[in-house]
Amino acid sequence: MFTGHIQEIGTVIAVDHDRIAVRAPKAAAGTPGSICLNGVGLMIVQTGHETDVLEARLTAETRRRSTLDQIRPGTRVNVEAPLALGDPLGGHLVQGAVDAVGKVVRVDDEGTSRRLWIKPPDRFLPLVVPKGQIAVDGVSLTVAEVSRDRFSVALIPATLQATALAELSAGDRVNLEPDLLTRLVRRWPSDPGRAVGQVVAALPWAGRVSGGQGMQKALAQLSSGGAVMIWDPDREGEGDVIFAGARLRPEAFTFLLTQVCGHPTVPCAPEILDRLEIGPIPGPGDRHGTRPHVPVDLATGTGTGVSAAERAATVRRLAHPEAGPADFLRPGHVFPLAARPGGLAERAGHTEATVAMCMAAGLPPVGVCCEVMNPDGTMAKAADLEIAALRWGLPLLDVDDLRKHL
Ligand SMILES: O=C(CO)[C@H](O)[C@H](O)COP(=O)(O)O
Repeated sequence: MFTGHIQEIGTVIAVDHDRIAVRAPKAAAGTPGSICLNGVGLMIVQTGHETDVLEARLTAETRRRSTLDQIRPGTRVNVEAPLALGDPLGGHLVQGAVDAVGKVVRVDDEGTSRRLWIKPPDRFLPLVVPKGQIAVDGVSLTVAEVSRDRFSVALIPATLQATALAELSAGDRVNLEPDLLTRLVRRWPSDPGRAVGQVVAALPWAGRVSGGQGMQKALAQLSSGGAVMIWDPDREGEGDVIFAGARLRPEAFTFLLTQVCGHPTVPCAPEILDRLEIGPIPGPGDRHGTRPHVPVDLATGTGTGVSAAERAATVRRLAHPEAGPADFLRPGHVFPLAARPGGLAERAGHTEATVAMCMAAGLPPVGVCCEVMNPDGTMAKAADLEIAALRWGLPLLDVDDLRKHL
């Protein structure tokens, strides 16, 4: 048994079909027995007190199930000697039994830390639990986020310094071993996965949600002034962050402008725009049938109308049941869109989705929607949206979910 707490980084000296030799002074000076190399538990066949090199036995099974199938002399590997009774558990219980080989799909530098995104085989995903433990190349790590087909782990400076994980880049393969408890629970015969799912659903959450329960959470989020992300896979192929207009705070508008980075617009039920005498912008409109109306500012404002506080105040006034035409200057800096009278049944756009969500949350039919743009200027797609939703703590729903449950 190991603990995923790496004692040294060794260097592969030689490897053939049934042996691997690694320069690892600490481990080579230890007692013969087993050793964990990049998360693979192996039997030591020879230690070299004089050469700093240990040799361990490889089998065809081990090579087939791990990255040791392609290991080469010169590769640096994480080395851990087995636990003795009474040793501190520096990480978590690691068996050295690799369950799957995953692929590093993305590496994000985050100040002095680094985030690895790893795509495991589909069969392994149920064993990856947010905030649970996982051994990656033998290193005990906490799962930061789980997205549809991948998960992330955050590497703090101490881990980057003490392990060979610092050398990983996109495309590299890694050995994965799930947390022992998760592995055991998943094998329990009476479907504990469902029970765990129910517990998780009752917790504060973010990321992909669906079904009636997901919808309830999303509506609760909106009515408390929070945001929800809506993915439209088929029509525009874009995802929007939406807020309820009546609850819009200045910091929410700042978030849209500085992090979400798309074009914030204000979907309204058509009767609201009629009442406020805010007319459509003439022209054939965009290629998806969105209905932009004349942009407005609050007539009582004293600035340019551009600040987050002023734009949020303009949106809140648009949502106010007692607002009238004279409350707004035309043109301004807040861009209303008219939803179709038949709502989502007539058109499955973000405009209609925003209005429908506000109404279902018991709020006036005015909201804000803003497309999620990646930091490189491209529009966020499904995987980017799932990552963003987890980062920002937002529930992510499909337009189709809304059509089914609103
Ligand atoms: O602001 C927009 C277009 O100008 C956005 O695309 C927004 O998502 C609303 O449009 P739609 O209802 O077509 O999804």
